[in-house]
Amino acid sequence: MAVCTVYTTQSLNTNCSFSTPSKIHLGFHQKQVVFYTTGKKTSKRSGSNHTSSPYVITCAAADAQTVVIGLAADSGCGKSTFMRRLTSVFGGAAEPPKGGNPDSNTLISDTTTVICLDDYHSLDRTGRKEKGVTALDPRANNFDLMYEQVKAIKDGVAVEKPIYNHVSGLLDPPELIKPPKILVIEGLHPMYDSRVRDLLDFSIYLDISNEVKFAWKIQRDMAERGHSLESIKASIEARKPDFDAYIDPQKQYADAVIEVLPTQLIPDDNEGKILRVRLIMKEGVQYFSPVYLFDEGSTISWIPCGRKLTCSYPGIKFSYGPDSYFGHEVSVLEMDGQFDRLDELIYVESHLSNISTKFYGEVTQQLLKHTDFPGSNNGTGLFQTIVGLKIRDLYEQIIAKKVKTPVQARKA
Ligand SMILES: Nc1ncnc2c1ncn2[C@@H]1O[C@H](COP(=O)(O)OP(=O)(O)OP(=O)(O)O)[C@@H](O)[C@H]1O
Ligand SMILES: O=C(CO)[C@H](O)[C@H](O)COP(=O)(O)O
Repeated sequence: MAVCTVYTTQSLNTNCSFSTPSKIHLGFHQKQVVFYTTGKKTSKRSGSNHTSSPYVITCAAADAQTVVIGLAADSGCGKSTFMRRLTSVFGGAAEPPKGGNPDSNTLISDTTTVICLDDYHSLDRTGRKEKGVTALDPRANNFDLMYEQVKAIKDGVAVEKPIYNHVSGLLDPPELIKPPKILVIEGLHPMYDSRVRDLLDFSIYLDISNEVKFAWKIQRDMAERGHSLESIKASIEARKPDFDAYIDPQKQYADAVIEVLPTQLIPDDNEGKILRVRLIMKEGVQYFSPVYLFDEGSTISWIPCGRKLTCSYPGIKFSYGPDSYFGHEVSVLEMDGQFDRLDELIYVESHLSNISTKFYGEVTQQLLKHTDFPGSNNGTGLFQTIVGLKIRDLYEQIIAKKVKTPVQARKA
């Protein structure tokens, strides 16, 4: 490995990227790039402000900025469903990169690009087996590269991101990720590494209780993937120690947590079909004001079933109030039970405030658009939709502030 210098006629800024054979560039001065190479020779003409190097230097506009959202959860806990709801709030369909690897994990829409952090596995399936580590173990992941690339995208610079192929279990050649308006990094560890965490403008943790996770896994992996009950149990048990050590602790850093638990409306329920869902919202987060029911800061318990909301057994119960979560002040909105008629959700929506809708009934409209998504008739769908609207609002506030603040003032 050698240290090389490339001279260029281009004016460089912090938003430049370099098509180098190396992964790390060390730094650069006005017209000079210094980086490690892994073999390729660089033509160096000291002091001539001229380049004959084979490297392409791309510089983004100095004021480019991508808003970065982190979504953490274990596998099979509803990340994809949440992403589909989020992209629907922004409009347009999310698709894998056109003409790219068919096994890409990336989803691109007009506003958002969703990258899956599985792409930063440093060990492929065989490598993990040989070393006896799970994909949840930090040793199986490259946090340095994750940090460098998320930072580059946030600064408006395109990156060549690796692809972890879930079909083959191998690391495939990289794909180009251009800076979108909103970058969502979803997966096991978006808040694990403090450098990556500090890049997030907003973070969400999907906290699915063991009982519910088990019920969902059985439903998906037995029905859709042909796994046996024993193998599903074994896979959950094998992942549990690393889940507890590396994934679950991230919830303390999340700005919003969607907690999914078995219902309390049916004593000793073990079917896991009716859910109690809690939306835990941190107070004091910039650009985010928690949703409330009836009266901000009060403690409320509400059974909306009656003339305006049809409920069959075991009914629906909402709760709202202040609480503390890992030492942080939070507001918690809870829904236990499920809707019989989704169009009647408008009645509940009209009693919620700070939901960041653009018109009356937008939450209900979003849920009605996607009745086929899992959880549309309960608190998971309702709260995922509301968090999607809050993210849109946060993005619009950040952009509005950017437009008002001149570039130089922002950098100072
Ligand atoms: N809100 C929900 N209510 C009921 N079931 C759900 C809900 N969300 C997800 N599921 C179940 O869990 C399965 C996994 O959901 P999804 O694909 O969204 O999760 P994921 O976290 O993206 O999974 P993976 O990381 O394994 O791709 C779904 O097929 C569905 O069976
Ligand atoms: O926890 C996971 C996140 O999705 C996967 O198990 C991990 O990415 C490994 O993938 P695979 O099981 O396809 O090798």
